[in-house]
Amino acid sequence: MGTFQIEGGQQLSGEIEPQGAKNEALQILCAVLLTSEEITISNVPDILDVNKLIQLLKNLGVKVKKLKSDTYSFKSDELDLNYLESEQFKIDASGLRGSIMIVGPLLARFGKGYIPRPGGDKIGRRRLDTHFEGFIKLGAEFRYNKEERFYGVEAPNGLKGEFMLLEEASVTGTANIIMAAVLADGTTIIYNAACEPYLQQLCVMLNEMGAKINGVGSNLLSIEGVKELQGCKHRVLPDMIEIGSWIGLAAMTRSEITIKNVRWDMLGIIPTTFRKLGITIERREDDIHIPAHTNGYEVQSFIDGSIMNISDAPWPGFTPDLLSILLVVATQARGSVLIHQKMFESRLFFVDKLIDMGAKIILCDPHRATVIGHDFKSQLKATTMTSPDIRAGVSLLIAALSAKGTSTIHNIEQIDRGYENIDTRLRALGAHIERID
Ligand SMILES: CC(=O)N[C@H]1[C@@H](OP(=O)(O)OP(=O)(O)OC[C@H]2O[C@@H](n3ccc(=O)[nH]c3=O)[C@H](O)[C@@H]2O)O[C@H](CO)[C@@H](O)[C@@H]1O
Ligand SMILES: C=C(OP(=O)(O)O)C(=O)O
Repeated sequence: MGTFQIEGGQQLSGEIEPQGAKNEALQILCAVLLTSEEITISNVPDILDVNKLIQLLKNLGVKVKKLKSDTYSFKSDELDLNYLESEQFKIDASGLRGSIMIVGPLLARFGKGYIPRPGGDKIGRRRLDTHFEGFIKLGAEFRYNKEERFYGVEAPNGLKGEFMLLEEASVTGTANIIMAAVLADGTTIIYNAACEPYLQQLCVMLNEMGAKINGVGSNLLSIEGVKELQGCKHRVLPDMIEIGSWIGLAAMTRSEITIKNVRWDMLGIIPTTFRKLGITIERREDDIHIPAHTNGYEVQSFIDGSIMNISDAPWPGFTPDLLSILLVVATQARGSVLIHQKMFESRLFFVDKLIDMGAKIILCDPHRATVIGHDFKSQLKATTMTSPDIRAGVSLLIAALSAKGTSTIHNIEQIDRGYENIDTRLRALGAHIERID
């Protein structure tokens, strides 16, 4: 179990370049299974989850070449499908959430797809019904081994396009169904599709490969199946969750930081939501500039004067992955805010650690926390903590960087799942952080 030691209270400054997006890369990497031709992907982040998925693809027989530090080519022309029935596959696939998205492409191209219960953050129930209900609609047969928690879908006679109204706008579920439908016979209509930028990117890439997807960016997709797909080149977007994390870091440590090349057009409601906490976010061409918040930041209220409430929702709503960051930043705001995590059941429990550090938070129930900001009149105190999940981990890291004294964070593998060389990059901004084992 790795550990960070952080001496808090330093003001940071400088520029930071966001990494490629974890959650887009996981979708795009699975899509390489849809063709026997070569696919080149750039801006691939060097993070644990992505590296695990690349290893899984290699074990499945995909020919992977590293062309540059962030660029790979993939060729899925000679796959070993027996691997899907091996013990090694169960270990590999259960190590991350993104592995679930190999099922759609394998089912579409080879008529079968298997997966153990995928890993990822333990942040409440994470059911897979949307994925499998979609495959069943396309004509697949589904089975589930409860003992081994192993899922399987088969369609020896191929898939057939259908209309489907998803029960939930599931992100990975939508990606999986799209990747199954692109090679189905006939037209698939997906209503209540998730439509976040990473899914838009997946559709753009698939269309580049010869797929016929209409409605990209909306929640109504029409996919006319094609017989086969070709190779292509694709570049992954900057990671909007990382960008939001740096905004939070800058505000909470009262640092002047410029986040470079953020793709403003793809950030949706994220900047506006941080502004609701009173954080100044300046647009400088395609960069975000955060000035040092020497006088703090003040939570806005609604038009009728009622208390600010920030909650998550499927895109274009506010992403649940940034609520933990927003919550930690609110602990030093002027004013109070209710954070309502609607989508996940167990993502707010990390507030106990912030309370230990001196933050004023009332955990109302598993989904809601009221934060009463200190307005920097009282600094958080350093402590020892364990990172429970990727975003809570980064939130605790931000808290530690702003706190008085030296904090220790264990289980930093959770952070390494999604943040590339975070300690090195933070040190470049002036942070005092060491990886101690
Ligand atoms: C690898 C990957 O890409 N992971 C992301 C993906 O996970 P993932 O695709 O697993 O998440 P889903 O979109 O399926 O669901 C997320 C949660 O929201 C609930 N839900 C979802 C849709 C809906 O309309 N109503 C609703 O309540 C689900 O029950 C679940 O509890 O999307 C999540 C939601 O943005 C992000 O937190 C994860 O980082
Ligand atoms: C919840 C997340 O990841 P995963 O779905 O991979 O667990 C996340 O990226 O915040």
